[in-house]
Amino acid sequence: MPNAIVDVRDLRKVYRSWSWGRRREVHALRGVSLQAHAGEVFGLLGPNGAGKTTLIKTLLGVVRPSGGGASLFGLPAGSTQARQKVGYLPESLRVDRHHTARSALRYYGRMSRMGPSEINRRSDELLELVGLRGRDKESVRRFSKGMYQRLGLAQALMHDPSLLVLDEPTDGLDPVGRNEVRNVIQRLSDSGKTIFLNSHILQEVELVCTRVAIMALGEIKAIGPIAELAKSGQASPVFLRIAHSETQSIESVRSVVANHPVVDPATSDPADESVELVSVDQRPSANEWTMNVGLSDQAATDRLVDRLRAANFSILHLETKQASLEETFMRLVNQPSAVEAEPIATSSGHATDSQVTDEISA
Ligand SMILES: Nc1ncnc2c1ncn2[C@@H]1O[C@H](COP(=O)(O)OP(=O)(O)OP(=O)(O)O)[C@@H](O)[C@H]1O
Repeated sequence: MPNAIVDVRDLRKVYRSWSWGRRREVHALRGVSLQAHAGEVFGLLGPNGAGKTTLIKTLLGVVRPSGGGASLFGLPAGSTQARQKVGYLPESLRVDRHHTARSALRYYGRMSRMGPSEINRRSDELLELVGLRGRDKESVRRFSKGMYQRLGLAQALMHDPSLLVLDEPTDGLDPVGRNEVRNVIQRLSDSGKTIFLNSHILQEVELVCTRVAIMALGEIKAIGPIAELAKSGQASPVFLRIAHSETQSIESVRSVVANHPVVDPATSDPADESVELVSVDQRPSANEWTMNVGLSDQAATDRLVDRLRAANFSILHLETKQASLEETFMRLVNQPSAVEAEPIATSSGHATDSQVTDEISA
């Protein structure tokens, strides 16, 4: 895709370590492919150990892949040119406690080889953007976690990168802090930055991301806009309230649902849809029933309505609900898979501390 800012293809990472004389292999990334496009807020969502940080470190060139590859702006991930276009907020940024917000930004600006006037101009802009304008001369010791994290966003933006990579940007923040950070992310997105963020907090991702990849055990389980992910691979819940005559039994409505066509009446091809009667309730009133049905798509919903009407039921109310991201997430991350290869015993039998050999120092 021409405007893929982040392009990851079949990325693999095996961490090899030695522990008590045994070689261990952890398959942290098992053939990950994804693309994030210009202007997107792309979320990488997964439980602990899913491989999110490893993927981010590979994008930044801190971890060397074992297979496959990644590029940023069409440049090899980790190359100097690619890194110049990326701003990074690590999971736990440490700013020396003697700094004020302004002196910290001056320090990061110098590290990016910016001149004094550019540093001043950029600091003013960023302090305004992250809401620290009036607090720039205070020691960071007095900062709340939310302020600290907003300063972290400002440091990541000093050299005006087009892509911002954020590792768990709201982890450990209270609701006010989260909201402040979210607002900054939204402002950055509105200004055209591409944002790639990693989180295990569903609500965060749901609130800020345009597209999401759900990751578990080193694999991408699903990828797409949140609304589409929630639909993927499962029937949407549909609630119906229907009116019936005195002669109609509850069995007749069950059979309407059970006889839902497996053949598309228009084309005579097998219908690519599913329907599941979750529950039917006779209680609401003497001549009404309520039903919860799982329907695969709009065509399945339309056909069920047609059949109910043909069987002389009146549709009083129909409501399609969307599975929440949480339901989708739980379904996808609970799929079984093996992540850790069997430890391989060594012939030498040396007992050494666990030692990782293939992580490049930053
Ligand atoms: N340097 C390392 N050496 C050996 N194994 C590692 C190393 N870094 C990560 N792992 C393992 O790789 C797997 C993926 O870890 P990673 O930190 O990428 O996951 P994550 O999704 O970011 O998890 P978390 O949300 O807990 O940070 C885990 O099983 C982890 O223990």
